[in-house]
Amino acid sequence: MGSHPESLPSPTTPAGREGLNAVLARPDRAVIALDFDGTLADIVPDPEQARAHPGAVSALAALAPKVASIAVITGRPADVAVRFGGFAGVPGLEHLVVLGHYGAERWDAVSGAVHAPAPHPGVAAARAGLPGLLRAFGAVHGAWVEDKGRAVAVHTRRAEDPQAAFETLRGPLGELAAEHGLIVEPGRLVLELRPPGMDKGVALTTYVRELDAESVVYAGDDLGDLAAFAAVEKLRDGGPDGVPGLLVCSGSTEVPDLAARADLSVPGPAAVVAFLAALAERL
Ligand SMILES: O=P(O)(O)OC[C@H]1O[C@H](O[C@H]2O[C@H](CO)[C@@H](O)[C@H](O)[C@H]2O)[C@H](O)[C@@H](O)[C@@H]1O
Repeated sequence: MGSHPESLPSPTTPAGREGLNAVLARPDRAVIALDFDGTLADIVPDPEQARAHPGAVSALAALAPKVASIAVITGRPADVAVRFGGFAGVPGLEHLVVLGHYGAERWDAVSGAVHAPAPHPGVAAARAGLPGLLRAFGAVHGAWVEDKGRAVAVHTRRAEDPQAAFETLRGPLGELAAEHGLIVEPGRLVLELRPPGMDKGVALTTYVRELDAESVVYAGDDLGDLAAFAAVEKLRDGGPDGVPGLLVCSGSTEVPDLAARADLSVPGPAAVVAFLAALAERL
């Protein structure tokens, strides 16, 4: 932070205020979990060009030593998020964890290694079927495939009509995914074919329980973050085993639904970074 730190914004809901108060009371027992694209990194037309927002790494590095853990939970492969985030080898982030592929992969800064299950065989079959499917929908100019290894994603942001392309492809991609035992994960102008059985909610709950955390903050911007939002809602409704939590929405016009579920909405990655910096400053 500079010499004029932003003040910590106040959540608009009682549950959110309780969550933030729990973090402030025992930061050493708090898990801070963050999505990557759209939350720590601005949305850009080419996913290869996405990078952590300037200030994100220093805000995380200032916050990390004061809390139990910081985890980035992303649809990206873990190693890609680490690279695009600039998260490796940063003083202060020696214990950072990145849960990639919606939690199927785990990278930790201590080992620098990614742990992951065997690839799902359906991904190779779906990958082989994609060119034919996209040719059949030749009108969807500009849709393209991001090969993520353990998943394949069809992006429509650069199509002539991004939303129309998204809607056109959603059904056929769902059929292709089902044919090969996969699911479709919809996101911001992207439809991803990926293995079932894991989502950001499962990943977050497992991580919070693993650390025996006493509070949790989750910040996200996209449909894939709704599972993590639901997990925090469930954790904080958990009676004696409940965990107070704060839900932060990195707002955009593309996913207005998320703001309605959040305790605190901020306008995009720059404001998320300012929130993290203000939280570090307060602690
Ligand atoms: O879970 P996340 O960290 O939010 O990752 C979700 C997907 O993000 C990426 O796509 C999104 O960001 C791109 C770069 O800004 C943008 O061009 C695209 O339209 C967005 O959907 C990434 O490419 C996907 O693989 C992730 O699953």
